[in-house]
Amino acid sequence: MASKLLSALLNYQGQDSAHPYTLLIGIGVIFAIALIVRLRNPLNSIPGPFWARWTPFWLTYYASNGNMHRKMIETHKRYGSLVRTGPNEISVSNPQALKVIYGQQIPPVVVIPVPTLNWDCAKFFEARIGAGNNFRKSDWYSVWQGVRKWDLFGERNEEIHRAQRKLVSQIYSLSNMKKLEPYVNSAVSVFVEKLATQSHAPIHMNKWTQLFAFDVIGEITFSKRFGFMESGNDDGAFSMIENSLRSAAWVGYVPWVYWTNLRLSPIIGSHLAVTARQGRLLAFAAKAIAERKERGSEHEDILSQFFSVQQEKPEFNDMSITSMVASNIFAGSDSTGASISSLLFYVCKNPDSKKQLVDEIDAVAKAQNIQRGEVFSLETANGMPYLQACMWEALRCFPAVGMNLGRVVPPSGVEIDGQYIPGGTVVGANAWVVHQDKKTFGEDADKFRPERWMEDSERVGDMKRGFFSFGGGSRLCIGRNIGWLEMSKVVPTLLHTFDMELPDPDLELIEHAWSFVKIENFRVTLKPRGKLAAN
Ligand code: HEM
Repeated sequence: MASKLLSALLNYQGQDSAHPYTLLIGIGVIFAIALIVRLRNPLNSIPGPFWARWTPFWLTYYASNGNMHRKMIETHKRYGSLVRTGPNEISVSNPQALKVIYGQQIPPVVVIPVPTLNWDCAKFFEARIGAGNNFRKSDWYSVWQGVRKWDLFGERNEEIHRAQRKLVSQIYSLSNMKKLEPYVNSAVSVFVEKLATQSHAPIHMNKWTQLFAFDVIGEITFSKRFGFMESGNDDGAFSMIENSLRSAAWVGYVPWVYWTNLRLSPIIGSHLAVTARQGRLLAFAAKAIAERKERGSEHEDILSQFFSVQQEKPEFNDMSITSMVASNIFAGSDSTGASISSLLFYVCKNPDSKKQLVDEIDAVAKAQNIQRGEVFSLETANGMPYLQACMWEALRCFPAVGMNLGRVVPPSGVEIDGQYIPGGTVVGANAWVVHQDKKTFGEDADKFRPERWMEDSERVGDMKRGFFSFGGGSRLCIGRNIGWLEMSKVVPTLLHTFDMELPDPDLELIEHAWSFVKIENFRVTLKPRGKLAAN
Protein backbone atom coordinates (compact mmCIF):
# COMPACT_ATOMS: atom_id res chain seq x y z
CA MET A 1 0.00 0.00 0.00
CA ALA A 2 2.74 2.42 1.05
CA SER A 3 4.86 1.54 -2.00
CA LYS A 4 1.85 2.06 -4.31
CA LEU A 5 1.21 5.44 -2.77
CA LEU A 6 4.87 6.36 -3.14
CA SER A 7 5.04 5.32 -6.77
CA ALA A 8 1.78 7.19 -7.42
CA LEU A 9 3.24 10.29 -5.88
CA LEU A 10 6.45 9.94 -7.88
CA ASN A 11 4.54 9.36 -11.11
CA TYR A 12 2.06 12.15 -10.54
CA GLN A 13 2.40 14.73 -13.31
CA GLY A 14 -0.86 16.57 -13.04
CA GLN A 15 -2.74 14.54 -15.69
CA ASP A 16 -6.43 13.88 -15.29
CA SER A 17 -5.67 10.18 -15.02
CA ALA A 18 -3.88 10.89 -11.73
CA HIS A 19 -7.10 12.26 -10.21
CA PRO A 20 -7.61 9.44 -7.72
CA TYR A 21 -4.18 10.15 -6.30
CA THR A 22 -5.19 13.70 -5.46
CA LEU A 23 -7.37 12.20 -2.73
CA LEU A 24 -4.48 10.11 -1.47
CA ILE A 25 -2.20 13.10 -1.46
CA GLY A 26 -4.83 15.03 0.48
CA ILE A 27 -5.04 12.25 3.04
CA GLY A 28 -1.26 12.12 3.21
CA VAL A 29 -1.05 15.87 3.84
CA ILE A 30 -3.66 15.68 6.58
CA PHE A 31 -1.83 12.73 8.11
CA ALA A 32 1.48 14.62 7.94
CA ILE A 33 -0.03 17.71 9.57
CA ALA A 34 -1.55 15.55 12.32
CA LEU A 35 1.80 13.88 12.82
CA ILE A 36 3.63 17.21 13.03
CA VAL A 37 1.06 18.53 15.50
CA ARG A 38 1.45 15.37 17.58
CA LEU A 39 5.22 15.48 17.40
CA ARG A 40 5.27 19.13 18.48
CA ASN A 41 2.90 18.40 21.38
CA PRO A 42 4.53 19.75 24.57
CA LEU A 43 3.33 16.59 26.33
CA ASN A 44 5.75 14.54 24.26
CA SER A 45 8.56 15.16 26.70
CA ILE A 46 6.56 13.31 29.35
CA PRO A 47 7.33 9.60 29.24
CA GLY A 48 4.68 6.93 29.06
CA PRO A 49 3.62 3.72 27.38
CA PHE A 50 3.86 3.89 23.57
CA TRP A 51 0.19 3.27 22.84
CA ALA A 52 -0.95 5.74 25.45
CA ARG A 53 0.65 8.59 23.45
CA TRP A 54 -1.42 7.94 20.41
CA THR A 55 -4.80 6.59 21.46
CA PRO A 56 -7.07 6.44 24.51
CA PHE A 57 -7.06 2.66 24.19
CA TRP A 58 -4.33 2.12 26.76
CA LEU A 59 -6.66 3.71 29.33
CA THR A 60 -9.80 1.98 28.08
CA TYR A 61 -8.03 -1.38 28.10
CA TYR A 62 -6.86 -1.22 31.70
CA ALA A 63 -10.11 0.38 32.85
CA SER A 64 -12.12 -2.46 31.37
CA ASN A 65 -9.86 -5.29 32.51
CA GLY A 66 -10.11 -4.13 36.13
CA ASN A 67 -6.41 -3.67 36.75
CA MET A 68 -6.07 0.10 36.47
CA HIS A 69 -4.98 0.64 40.07
CA ARG A 70 -2.08 -1.83 39.96
CA LYS A 71 -1.11 -0.92 36.39
CA MET A 72 -0.83 2.75 37.38
CA ILE A 73 1.52 1.88 40.24
CA GLU A 74 3.66 -0.23 37.92
CA THR A 75 3.64 2.46 35.21
CA HIS A 76 4.75 5.20 37.59
CA LYS A 77 7.52 2.96 38.94
CA ARG A 78 8.75 2.59 35.38
CA TYR A 79 8.34 6.12 34.02
CA GLY A 80 8.53 8.42 37.06
CA SER A 81 6.28 10.95 38.75
CA LEU A 82 4.61 12.28 35.59
CA VAL A 83 3.33 9.74 33.08
CA ARG A 84 1.62 10.28 29.76
CA THR A 85 -1.35 7.92 29.99
CA GLY A 86 -3.31 9.20 26.99
CA PRO A 87 -2.85 11.54 24.01
CA ASN A 88 -4.03 14.39 26.21
CA GLU A 89 -3.79 12.82 29.64
CA ILE A 90 -1.13 12.92 32.37
CA SER A 91 -1.03 10.91 35.56
CA VAL A 92 0.71 12.46 38.57
CA SER A 93 2.13 10.56 41.54
CA ASN A 94 3.60 13.30 43.71
CA PRO A 95 1.39 14.06 46.75
CA GLN A 96 2.59 17.69 46.60
CA ALA A 97 0.69 18.09 43.33
CA LEU A 98 -2.68 17.37 44.97
CA LYS A 99 -2.87 20.94 46.19
CA VAL A 100 -2.28 22.32 42.71
CA ILE A 101 -4.70 20.02 40.89
CA TYR A 102 -7.50 19.62 43.39
CA GLY A 103 -7.09 22.94 45.16
CA GLN A 104 -7.60 21.58 48.61
CA GLN A 105 -6.75 24.18 51.16
CA ILE A 106 -4.68 22.57 53.82
CA PRO A 107 -3.68 24.85 56.64
CA PRO A 108 0.06 24.35 57.08
CA VAL A 109 -0.14 22.87 60.53
CA VAL A 110 -3.16 20.64 60.66
CA VAL A 111 -1.11 18.04 62.49
CA ILE A 112 -3.41 15.99 64.64
CA PRO A 113 -1.47 15.49 67.86
CA VAL A 114 -0.85 11.89 68.75
CA PRO A 115 -2.52 10.19 70.61
CA THR A 116 -5.58 12.36 69.81
CA LEU A 117 -5.63 10.57 66.51
CA ASN A 118 -9.34 10.26 66.49
CA TRP A 119 -12.51 11.73 65.11
CA ASP A 120 -10.56 14.97 64.80
CA CYS A 121 -9.80 13.47 61.43
CA ALA A 122 -13.22 14.74 60.40
CA LYS A 123 -12.17 18.27 61.31
CA PHE A 124 -9.02 17.68 59.34
CA PHE A 125 -11.08 16.80 56.30
CA GLU A 126 -13.34 19.83 56.78
CA ALA A 127 -10.18 21.88 56.56
CA ARG A 128 -9.25 20.22 53.30
CA ILE A 129 -12.33 21.34 51.43
CA GLY A 130 -11.11 24.41 49.69
CA ALA A 131 -13.23 26.62 47.54
CA GLY A 132 -11.83 24.42 44.81
CA ASN A 133 -9.86 25.85 41.96
CA ASN A 134 -10.38 26.23 38.28
CA PHE A 135 -9.43 22.67 37.36
CA ARG A 136 -12.83 21.30 36.39
CA LYS A 137 -13.63 17.59 36.31
CA SER A 138 -12.63 15.90 33.05
CA ASP A 139 -14.99 14.57 30.39
CA TRP A 140 -14.58 11.09 31.92
CA TYR A 141 -17.29 12.21 34.36
CA SER A 142 -19.72 13.24 31.62
CA VAL A 143 -20.84 9.66 31.08
CA TRP A 144 -21.77 9.38 34.75
CA GLN A 145 -24.01 12.41 34.59
CA GLY A 146 -25.51 11.95 31.13
CA VAL A 147 -28.13 14.62 30.52
CA ARG A 148 -29.24 14.92 34.12
CA LYS A 149 -29.30 18.41 35.60
CA TRP A 150 -28.34 17.28 39.09
CA ASP A 151 -25.48 14.88 39.70
CA LEU A 152 -23.14 15.96 42.44
CA PHE A 153 -20.49 13.43 41.45
CA GLY A 154 -20.59 13.92 37.68
CA GLU A 155 -21.21 17.68 37.47
CA ARG A 156 -18.34 19.35 35.63
CA ASN A 157 -19.38 22.95 36.04
CA GLU A 158 -17.78 24.03 39.30
CA GLU A 159 -20.20 26.91 39.85
CA ILE A 160 -23.27 24.69 39.50
CA HIS A 161 -21.62 22.07 41.66
CA ARG A 162 -20.82 24.56 44.39
CA ALA A 163 -24.41 25.80 44.53
CA GLN A 164 -25.79 22.26 44.61
CA ARG A 165 -23.38 20.98 47.20
CA LYS A 166 -24.13 23.95 49.46
CA LEU A 167 -27.77 22.84 49.64
CA VAL A 168 -26.97 19.41 51.05
CA SER A 169 -23.56 19.62 52.70
CA GLN A 170 -24.94 20.16 56.24
CA ILE A 171 -26.76 16.80 56.03
CA TYR A 172 -23.45 15.00 55.52
CA SER A 173 -21.57 17.06 58.08
CA LEU A 174 -19.83 15.74 61.14
CA SER A 175 -22.37 17.35 63.47
CA ASN A 176 -25.18 15.52 61.71
CA MET A 177 -23.58 12.10 62.23
CA LYS A 178 -24.92 12.01 65.78
CA LYS A 179 -28.44 12.01 64.33
CA LEU A 180 -27.62 9.12 62.03
CA GLU A 181 -25.69 7.03 64.54
CA PRO A 182 -28.71 5.18 66.05
CA TYR A 183 -29.74 3.97 62.57
CA VAL A 184 -26.24 2.67 61.91
CA ASN A 185 -26.40 0.91 65.31
CA SER A 186 -29.45 -1.07 64.31
CA ALA A 187 -27.77 -2.22 61.08
CA VAL A 188 -24.61 -3.24 62.96
CA SER A 189 -26.72 -5.30 65.39
CA VAL A 190 -28.40 -7.16 62.54
CA PHE A 191 -24.99 -7.74 60.96
CA VAL A 192 -23.66 -9.28 64.17
CA GLU A 193 -26.74 -11.49 64.55
CA LYS A 194 -26.50 -12.72 60.98
CA LEU A 195 -22.80 -13.48 61.29
CA ALA A 196 -23.39 -15.31 64.57
CA THR A 197 -25.54 -17.81 62.72
CA GLN A 198 -22.67 -18.55 60.36
CA SER A 199 -19.80 -19.11 62.72
CA HIS A 200 -17.31 -21.93 62.24
CA ALA A 201 -17.83 -22.23 58.47
CA PRO A 202 -15.85 -19.82 56.26
CA ILE A 203 -17.93 -16.94 54.93
CA HIS A 204 -17.39 -14.44 52.12
CA MET A 205 -16.74 -11.39 54.25
CA ASN A 206 -16.45 -9.11 51.22
CA LYS A 207 -20.00 -10.00 50.24
CA TRP A 208 -21.30 -9.54 53.79
CA THR A 209 -19.70 -6.14 54.28
CA GLN A 210 -21.26 -5.08 51.00
CA LEU A 211 -24.71 -6.30 52.11
CA PHE A 212 -24.17 -4.48 55.39
CA ALA A 213 -23.06 -1.19 53.79
CA PHE A 214 -26.03 -1.30 51.43
CA ASP A 215 -28.46 -1.85 54.28
CA VAL A 216 -26.89 0.99 56.27
CA ILE A 217 -27.56 3.35 53.37
CA GLY A 218 -31.21 2.18 53.34
CA GLU A 219 -31.48 2.65 57.08
CA ILE A 220 -29.96 6.15 57.24
CA THR A 221 -31.61 7.37 54.04
CA PHE A 222 -35.16 5.96 54.29
CA SER A 223 -35.28 4.46 57.80
CA LYS A 224 -35.57 1.06 56.22
CA ARG A 225 -32.92 -1.47 55.38
CA PHE A 226 -33.14 -3.08 51.98
CA GLY A 227 -33.31 -6.40 53.83
CA PHE A 228 -30.17 -7.66 52.10
CA MET A 229 -28.54 -8.83 55.32
CA GLU A 230 -31.68 -10.62 56.48
CA SER A 231 -32.01 -12.52 53.21
CA GLY A 232 -28.27 -12.81 52.58
CA ASN A 233 -29.08 -11.67 49.05
CA ASP A 234 -28.92 -8.43 47.10
CA ASP A 235 -31.84 -8.88 44.68
CA GLY A 236 -29.59 -8.22 41.68
CA ALA A 237 -28.70 -4.69 42.89
CA PHE A 238 -24.98 -5.46 43.12
CA SER A 239 -24.65 -6.69 39.57
CA MET A 240 -26.64 -3.73 38.24
CA ILE A 241 -24.30 -1.32 40.01
CA GLU A 242 -21.19 -3.32 39.20
CA ASN A 243 -22.01 -3.48 35.49
CA SER A 244 -22.68 0.21 35.48
CA LEU A 245 -19.43 1.04 37.31
CA ARG A 246 -17.50 -1.29 35.07
CA SER A 247 -18.92 0.26 31.94
CA ALA A 248 -18.42 3.87 33.13
CA ALA A 249 -14.78 3.12 33.98
CA TRP A 250 -13.77 2.61 30.34
CA VAL A 251 -16.47 4.50 28.43
CA GLY A 252 -15.44 7.62 30.32
CA TYR A 253 -12.14 7.61 28.41
CA VAL A 254 -14.02 7.61 25.09
CA PRO A 255 -17.06 9.70 26.01
CA TRP A 256 -18.07 10.05 22.35
CA VAL A 257 -19.01 6.35 22.46
CA TYR A 258 -21.47 7.13 25.23
CA TRP A 259 -22.96 10.19 23.52
CA THR A 260 -23.26 8.41 20.18
CA ASN A 261 -24.97 5.49 21.89
CA LEU A 262 -27.32 7.89 23.65
CA ARG A 263 -28.29 9.69 20.44
CA LEU A 264 -28.84 6.46 18.56
CA SER A 265 -30.56 4.66 21.42
CA PRO A 266 -34.11 5.43 20.17
CA ILE A 267 -33.21 3.43 17.07
CA ILE A 268 -30.67 0.86 18.20
CA GLY A 269 -31.47 0.67 21.93
CA SER A 270 -28.91 1.26 24.68
CA HIS A 271 -25.88 -0.99 24.73
CA LEU A 272 -23.92 0.53 27.57
CA ALA A 273 -24.46 -0.60 31.15
CA VAL A 274 -23.46 2.83 32.46
CA THR A 275 -26.87 4.13 31.38
CA ALA A 276 -28.36 2.11 34.27
CA ARG A 277 -27.02 4.87 36.52
CA GLN A 278 -29.32 7.29 34.78
CA GLY A 279 -32.16 4.80 34.34
CA ARG A 280 -32.66 1.73 36.53
CA LEU A 281 -30.82 3.11 39.54
CA LEU A 282 -32.85 6.32 39.51
CA ALA A 283 -36.05 4.26 39.20
CA PHE A 284 -34.87 2.12 42.13
CA ALA A 285 -34.24 5.28 44.19
CA ALA A 286 -37.57 6.84 43.16
CA LYS A 287 -39.43 3.68 44.23
CA ALA A 288 -37.70 3.63 47.62
CA ILE A 289 -38.55 7.32 48.12
CA ALA A 290 -42.21 6.74 47.20
CA GLU A 291 -42.44 3.81 49.64
CA ARG A 292 -40.86 5.86 52.41
CA LYS A 293 -43.30 8.73 51.76
CA GLU A 294 -46.21 6.32 52.04
CA ARG A 295 -44.85 4.65 55.16
CA GLY A 296 -43.93 7.90 56.87
CA SER A 297 -41.31 7.92 59.61
CA GLU A 298 -40.59 9.64 62.87
CA HIS A 299 -36.89 9.32 62.15
CA GLU A 300 -34.78 12.25 61.10
CA ASP A 301 -33.33 10.18 58.29
CA ILE A 302 -31.49 11.71 55.35
CA LEU A 303 -34.64 11.79 53.24
CA SER A 304 -36.58 13.78 55.82
CA GLN A 305 -33.66 16.20 55.94
CA PHE A 306 -33.74 16.49 52.15
CA PHE A 307 -37.47 17.31 52.37
CA SER A 308 -36.71 20.04 54.91
CA VAL A 309 -34.18 21.58 52.53
CA GLN A 310 -36.76 21.39 49.74
CA GLN A 311 -39.28 23.37 51.78
CA GLU A 312 -36.82 26.23 52.10
CA LYS A 313 -35.23 25.89 48.67
CA PRO A 314 -37.76 24.68 46.11
CA GLU A 315 -35.02 24.55 43.47
CA PHE A 316 -33.96 21.37 45.27
CA ASN A 317 -36.74 19.59 43.44
CA ASP A 318 -37.91 15.96 43.48
CA MET A 319 -35.50 15.03 40.70
CA SER A 320 -32.58 16.45 42.69
CA ILE A 321 -33.64 14.47 45.76
CA THR A 322 -33.91 11.28 43.71
CA SER A 323 -30.45 11.93 42.30
CA MET A 324 -28.95 12.47 45.77
CA VAL A 325 -30.58 9.28 47.05
CA ALA A 326 -29.24 7.37 44.05
CA SER A 327 -25.77 8.82 44.75
CA ASN A 328 -25.94 7.59 48.34
CA ILE A 329 -26.71 4.10 47.07
CA PHE A 330 -24.26 4.15 44.20
CA ALA A 331 -21.33 5.90 45.86
CA GLY A 332 -21.89 4.96 49.48
CA SER A 333 -22.31 1.22 49.59
CA ASP A 334 -19.56 -0.49 47.58
CA SER A 335 -16.97 2.06 48.71
CA THR A 336 -17.65 1.54 52.40
CA GLY A 337 -18.18 -2.22 52.08
CA ALA A 338 -14.77 -2.64 50.41
CA SER A 339 -13.09 -0.35 52.95
CA ILE A 340 -14.42 -2.39 55.88
CA SER A 341 -13.40 -5.64 54.19
CA SER A 342 -9.90 -4.42 53.44
CA LEU A 343 -9.39 -3.31 57.05
CA LEU A 344 -10.52 -6.69 58.39
CA PHE A 345 -8.35 -8.44 55.81
CA TYR A 346 -5.18 -6.51 56.69
CA VAL A 347 -5.76 -7.05 60.37
CA CYS A 348 -6.32 -10.80 59.94
CA LYS A 349 -3.25 -11.01 57.74
CA ASN A 350 -1.00 -9.22 60.26
CA PRO A 351 -1.15 -11.02 63.61
CA ASP A 352 0.76 -8.29 65.49
CA SER A 353 -1.64 -5.60 64.35
CA LYS A 354 -4.58 -7.84 65.11
CA LYS A 355 -3.34 -8.49 68.63
CA GLN A 356 -2.81 -4.79 69.33
CA LEU A 357 -6.20 -3.90 67.98
CA VAL A 358 -8.06 -6.65 69.81
CA ASP A 359 -6.19 -5.81 73.03
CA GLU A 360 -7.27 -2.17 72.68
CA ILE A 361 -10.86 -3.18 71.95
CA ASP A 362 -10.98 -5.58 74.91
CA ALA A 363 -9.47 -3.02 77.29
CA VAL A 364 -11.97 -0.36 76.26
CA ALA A 365 -14.86 -2.84 76.42
CA LYS A 366 -13.82 -3.87 79.91
CA ALA A 367 -13.47 -0.28 81.10
CA GLN A 368 -16.86 0.70 79.68
CA ASN A 369 -18.63 -2.58 80.39
CA ILE A 370 -19.43 -3.20 76.71
CA GLN A 371 -20.89 -6.68 76.21
CA ARG A 372 -20.15 -9.06 73.31
CA GLY A 373 -22.35 -8.11 70.39
CA GLU A 374 -23.04 -4.67 71.81
CA VAL A 375 -22.37 -1.91 69.28
CA PHE A 376 -19.46 0.42 70.01
CA SER A 377 -20.43 4.08 70.04
CA LEU A 378 -18.73 6.61 67.83
CA GLU A 379 -17.46 8.41 70.88
CA THR A 380 -15.85 5.25 72.21
CA ALA A 381 -14.28 4.47 68.84
CA ASN A 382 -12.91 8.01 68.69
CA GLY A 383 -10.98 7.38 71.86
CA MET A 384 -9.22 4.30 70.45
CA PRO A 385 -5.97 5.46 68.83
CA TYR A 386 -4.92 2.10 67.43
CA LEU A 387 -8.32 1.56 65.82
CA GLN A 388 -8.10 5.01 64.26
CA ALA A 389 -4.59 4.28 62.99
CA CYS A 390 -5.83 0.99 61.47
CA MET A 391 -8.60 2.87 59.67
CA TRP A 392 -6.23 5.44 58.16
CA GLU A 393 -3.83 2.69 57.19
CA ALA A 394 -6.43 0.42 55.61
CA LEU A 395 -7.85 3.31 53.60
CA ARG A 396 -4.31 4.22 52.56
CA CYS A 397 -3.36 0.70 51.48
CA PHE A 398 -6.69 0.02 49.84
CA PRO A 399 -8.39 3.17 48.51
CA ALA A 400 -11.93 2.31 47.43
CA VAL A 401 -11.62 4.28 44.19
CA GLY A 402 -9.14 2.74 41.76
CA MET A 403 -9.15 5.33 38.99
CA ASN A 404 -7.31 8.60 38.39
CA LEU A 405 -9.53 11.53 39.30
CA GLY A 406 -9.05 13.54 36.10
CA ARG A 407 -9.16 17.34 36.04
CA VAL A 408 -8.74 19.73 33.11
CA VAL A 409 -5.83 22.18 33.32
CA PRO A 410 -7.15 25.77 32.99
CA PRO A 411 -6.17 27.77 29.87
CA SER A 412 -3.18 29.41 31.56
CA GLY A 413 -1.47 26.02 31.92
CA VAL A 414 0.30 24.80 35.01
CA GLU A 415 3.70 23.67 36.18
CA ILE A 416 3.86 20.33 37.95
CA ASP A 417 7.13 18.73 39.03
CA GLY A 418 9.02 21.32 36.98
CA GLN A 419 7.16 20.42 33.79
CA TYR A 420 4.89 22.89 31.99
CA ILE A 421 1.52 21.33 31.17
CA PRO A 422 -0.63 23.32 28.74
CA GLY A 423 -4.24 24.32 29.31
CA GLY A 424 -6.80 21.72 28.26
CA THR A 425 -4.63 18.75 29.30
CA VAL A 426 -6.29 16.25 31.62
CA VAL A 427 -4.20 15.70 34.75
CA GLY A 428 -5.11 13.40 37.58
CA ALA A 429 -3.85 11.41 40.50
CA ASN A 430 -4.75 7.93 41.64
CA ALA A 431 -4.83 7.27 45.40
CA TRP A 432 -3.29 3.83 44.82
CA VAL A 433 -0.23 5.51 43.32
CA VAL A 434 0.01 8.58 45.56
CA HIS A 435 -0.13 6.41 48.69
CA GLN A 436 2.96 4.51 47.60
CA ASP A 437 5.12 7.63 47.76
CA LYS A 438 8.02 6.60 49.99
CA LYS A 439 9.09 10.15 50.80
CA THR A 440 5.69 10.84 52.32
CA PHE A 441 4.59 7.49 53.72
CA GLY A 442 7.96 5.88 54.46
CA GLU A 443 10.24 3.29 52.89
CA ASP A 444 7.74 0.59 53.82
CA ALA A 445 4.84 2.37 52.08
CA ASP A 446 3.84 -0.91 50.44
CA LYS A 447 3.20 -2.54 53.84
CA PHE A 448 0.22 -2.36 56.16
CA ARG A 449 1.66 -0.80 59.31
CA PRO A 450 -0.84 1.24 61.35
CA GLU A 451 1.91 2.43 63.69
CA ARG A 452 3.10 4.88 61.03
CA TRP A 453 0.07 7.03 61.91
CA MET A 454 1.13 7.17 65.56
CA GLU A 455 4.79 8.07 65.19
CA ASP A 456 6.51 11.33 64.34
CA SER A 457 3.76 13.98 64.27
CA GLU A 458 5.42 15.96 61.48
CA ARG A 459 5.45 12.88 59.30
CA VAL A 460 1.81 12.19 60.23
CA GLY A 461 0.95 15.72 59.10
CA ASP A 462 2.61 15.10 55.73
CA MET A 463 0.84 11.76 55.37
CA LYS A 464 -2.53 13.32 56.04
CA ARG A 465 -1.83 16.02 53.49
CA GLY A 466 -1.00 13.28 50.98
CA PHE A 467 -3.98 11.11 51.92
CA PHE A 468 -6.21 10.88 48.87
CA SER A 469 -8.72 8.06 49.48
CA PHE A 470 -11.59 10.54 49.73
CA GLY A 471 -10.36 12.70 46.86
CA GLY A 472 -9.73 16.38 47.48
CA GLY A 473 -10.71 20.02 47.36
CA SER A 474 -14.23 21.04 46.49
CA ARG A 475 -14.95 17.49 45.29
CA LEU A 476 -13.83 15.77 48.48
CA CYS A 477 -16.17 12.85 49.20
CA ILE A 478 -19.32 14.27 50.73
CA GLY A 479 -20.12 10.92 52.38
CA ARG A 480 -16.76 10.45 54.10
CA ASN A 481 -18.23 11.02 57.58
CA ILE A 482 -20.79 8.30 56.94
CA GLY A 483 -18.13 5.87 55.70
CA TRP A 484 -15.91 6.69 58.69
CA LEU A 485 -18.86 6.37 61.09
CA GLU A 486 -19.69 2.89 59.78
CA MET A 487 -16.10 1.69 59.98
CA SER A 488 -15.63 3.13 63.47
CA LYS A 489 -18.56 1.15 64.76
CA VAL A 490 -18.55 -2.08 62.88
CA VAL A 491 -14.86 -2.99 63.17
CA PRO A 492 -14.53 -2.93 66.98
CA THR A 493 -17.96 -4.52 67.40
CA LEU A 494 -17.09 -7.45 65.13
CA LEU A 495 -13.63 -8.00 66.59
CA HIS A 496 -15.02 -7.84 70.13
CA THR A 497 -17.71 -10.37 69.26
CA PHE A 498 -15.83 -12.85 67.07
CA ASP A 499 -12.43 -14.38 66.66
CA MET A 500 -11.82 -13.77 62.99
CA GLU A 501 -9.33 -15.95 61.14
CA LEU A 502 -8.27 -16.44 57.54
CA PRO A 503 -8.84 -20.11 56.62
CA ASP A 504 -5.88 -19.63 54.30
CA PRO A 505 -3.23 -17.50 56.05
CA ASP A 506 -1.47 -16.97 52.71
CA LEU A 507 -4.57 -15.50 51.10
CA GLU A 508 -3.90 -12.69 48.61
CA LEU A 509 -6.86 -10.57 47.61
CA ILE A 510 -8.29 -10.76 44.11
CA GLU A 511 -9.29 -7.19 43.25
CA HIS A 512 -11.07 -5.58 40.33
CA ALA A 513 -10.81 -1.85 39.82
CA TRP A 514 -14.01 -1.10 38.02
CA SER A 515 -14.26 2.50 39.20
CA PHE A 516 -14.46 1.21 42.78
CA VAL A 517 -12.07 -1.54 43.70
CA LYS A 518 -13.98 -4.67 44.42
CA ILE A 519 -12.68 -7.61 46.46
CA GLU A 520 -13.61 -11.09 45.28
CA ASN A 521 -12.21 -13.64 47.66
CA PHE A 522 -11.98 -12.48 51.26
CA ARG A 523 -13.12 -15.49 53.24
CA VAL A 524 -12.93 -15.73 57.03
CA THR A 525 -13.99 -18.06 59.78
CA LEU A 526 -15.75 -16.56 62.77
CA LYS A 527 -15.78 -17.98 66.26
CA PRO A 528 -17.97 -16.28 68.90
CA ARG A 529 -15.88 -14.94 71.79
CA GLY A 530 -18.71 -15.32 74.30
CA LYS A 531 -22.44 -15.05 74.66
CA LEU A 532 -24.06 -12.27 72.65
CA ALA A 533 -25.67 -9.52 74.67
CA ALA A 534 -29.30 -8.72 73.86
CA ASN A 535 -29.08 -5.34 72.11
C1 HEM B 1 -14.95 4.71 52.82
C2 HEM B 1 -15.91 5.11 52.06
C3 HEM B 1 -15.80 6.05 50.88
C4 HEM B 1 -14.75 6.33 50.07
C5 HEM B 1 -13.33 5.77 50.14
C6 HEM B 1 -15.20 7.33 49.10
C7 HEM B 1 -14.41 7.91 48.11
C8 HEM B 1 -14.80 8.99 47.34
C9 HEM B 1 -13.94 9.72 46.45
C10 HEM B 1 -12.47 9.39 46.18
C11 HEM B 1 -14.65 10.74 45.92
C12 HEM B 1 -14.13 11.83 44.97
C13 HEM B 1 -14.38 11.44 43.53
C14 HEM B 1 -13.85 12.43 42.53
O1 HEM B 1 -13.24 13.45 42.80
O2 HEM B 1 -14.06 12.10 41.38
C15 HEM B 1 -15.99 10.64 46.42
C16 HEM B 1 -17.02 11.48 46.08
C17 HEM B 1 -18.32 11.29 46.48
N1 HEM B 1 -18.77 10.38 47.41
FE1 HEM B 1 -17.63 9.07 48.44
N2 HEM B 1 -16.52 7.59 49.34
C18 HEM B 1 -16.92 6.85 50.42
C19 HEM B 1 -18.17 6.84 51.02
C20 HEM B 1 -19.25 7.56 50.57
C21 HEM B 1 -20.57 7.52 51.15
C22 HEM B 1 -20.95 6.69 52.37
C23 HEM B 1 -21.37 8.33 50.38
C24 HEM B 1 -22.83 8.67 50.52
C25 HEM B 1 -23.63 8.27 51.46
C26 HEM B 1 -20.53 8.91 49.33
C27 HEM B 1 -20.96 9.80 48.36
C28 HEM B 1 -20.13 10.50 47.51
C29 HEM B 1 -20.59 11.55 46.62
C30 HEM B 1 -22.04 12.01 46.42
C31 HEM B 1 -19.45 12.06 45.97
C32 HEM B 1 -19.39 13.23 44.98
C33 HEM B 1 -19.08 14.49 45.77
C34 HEM B 1 -18.91 15.76 44.98
O3 HEM B 1 -18.35 15.74 43.87
O4 HEM B 1 -19.30 16.81 45.51
N3 HEM B 1 -19.26 8.41 49.48
N4 HEM B 1 -16.06 9.57 47.31
